[in-house]
Amino acid sequence: MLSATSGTVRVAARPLTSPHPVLSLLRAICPTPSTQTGTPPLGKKNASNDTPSRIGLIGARGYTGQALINLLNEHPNMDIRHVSSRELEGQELKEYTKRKIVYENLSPEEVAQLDKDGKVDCWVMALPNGVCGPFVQALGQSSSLVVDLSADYRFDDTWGSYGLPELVQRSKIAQATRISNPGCYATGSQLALAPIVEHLGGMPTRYQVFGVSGYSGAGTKPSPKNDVNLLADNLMPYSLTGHIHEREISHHLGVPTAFIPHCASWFRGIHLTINIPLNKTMTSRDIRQIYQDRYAGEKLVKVVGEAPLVKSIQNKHGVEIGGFAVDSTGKRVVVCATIDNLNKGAATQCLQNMNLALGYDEYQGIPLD
Ligand SMILES: NC(=O)C1=CN([C@@H]2O[C@H](COP(=O)(O)OP(=O)(O)OC[C@H]3O[C@@H](n4cnc5c(N)ncnc54)[C@H](OP(=O)(O)O)[C@@H]3O)[C@@H](O)[C@H]2O)C=CC1
Ligand SMILES: CC(=O)N[C@@H](CCC(=O)OP(=O)(O)O)C(=O)O
Repeated sequence: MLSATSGTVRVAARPLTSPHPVLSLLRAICPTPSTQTGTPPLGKKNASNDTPSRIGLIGARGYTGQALINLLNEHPNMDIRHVSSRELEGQELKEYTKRKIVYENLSPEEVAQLDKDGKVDCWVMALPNGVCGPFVQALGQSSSLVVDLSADYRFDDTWGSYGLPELVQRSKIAQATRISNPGCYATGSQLALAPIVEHLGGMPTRYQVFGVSGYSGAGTKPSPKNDVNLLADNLMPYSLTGHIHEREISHHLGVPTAFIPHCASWFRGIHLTINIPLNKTMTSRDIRQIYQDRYAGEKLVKVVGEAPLVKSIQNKHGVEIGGFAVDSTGKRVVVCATIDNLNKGAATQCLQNMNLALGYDEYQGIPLD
């Protein structure tokens, strides 16, 4: 456990071997997962690790890295040991108050060495797409947990699990040592569509997701999508066909998707409006009930009557789904969803996955409001 001594924080020694003993036990007793279905949370009896885990974060300067640091700072069992940034090398990580941490510029080889020396239990990669391959390769078959926030392994069946806890079997995530964290639009879209998939009509593309993201979704590297002058009083359509999240949603839901993204002038938060043809006549009440049943007990998914507003989801940790407007034929529904792209769209979901795979309660350290 973490304990404060004279203004510094000491962490109880733990064996330099990983994974945790609790984890090994967890992995041994969890059944082999199958396909995406809603599964109940593992619950405390399977999430009983109370030994802190040592975390290394690569890509710590970025928006998602910083959002994760803020969460880990409040987490009783997550102990950041290394943060890497080329730009901030040598500077202190002031946002972290549990111990003094200085940014390093870690190469893949240095990451592998720290890992071999048993200094880290979990590596989080918060790097742009296409950059983390050398780090993952350098870690090789290490039994440390690796969570990747980029799109690089979301279609890779050799990776332990795609980490969307509300839709993938939680036991699969808990057993994995390699977890691919879903994209932000893709998280909101899949949660907004999964309950209605069996009732989809229309061919060949069954539904259309119109998405609008705040500009933090485009990361810190300057681009037209995070140019605040260009975005002022403006809405910027981009990647109108073939966006990677179109592929990600289609792949993981198993249904062809049309995804139409836009970028807006606010900083964080995504709004999704989804047009869904139905294969039978349904009422708004029927559909809302299906969603309520599907997400009953889910702490991070809220089903509401009205269409949710992006302003209300900013800095929050869950997804809101509502609207459920059915047209006069009864065979078309419009569902809306909101998600904070940096939280449930990235860092919060990453922490759910870390908690599951490191043996803590899934929601530990996540503000539930
Ligand atoms: N922003 C969002 O809403 C979401 C983002 N994601 C994904 O998460 C990942 C991180 O996104 P985000 O935080 O927005 O990105 P940022 O652009 O804000 O940050 C990228 C980070 O990676 C580092 N970096 C950039 N290029 C390299 C490189 N070639 N080698 C090593 N380090 C590098 C940067 O630090 P430095 O340059 O100092 O080394 C920085 O810390 C991306 O894959 C993104 O697609 C997923 C869901 C939502
Ligand atoms: C506004 C904006 O640019 N958003 C990003 C999505 C962020 C995200 O989830 O990206 P990854 O799938 O790459 O992890 C985009 O459309 O590429």
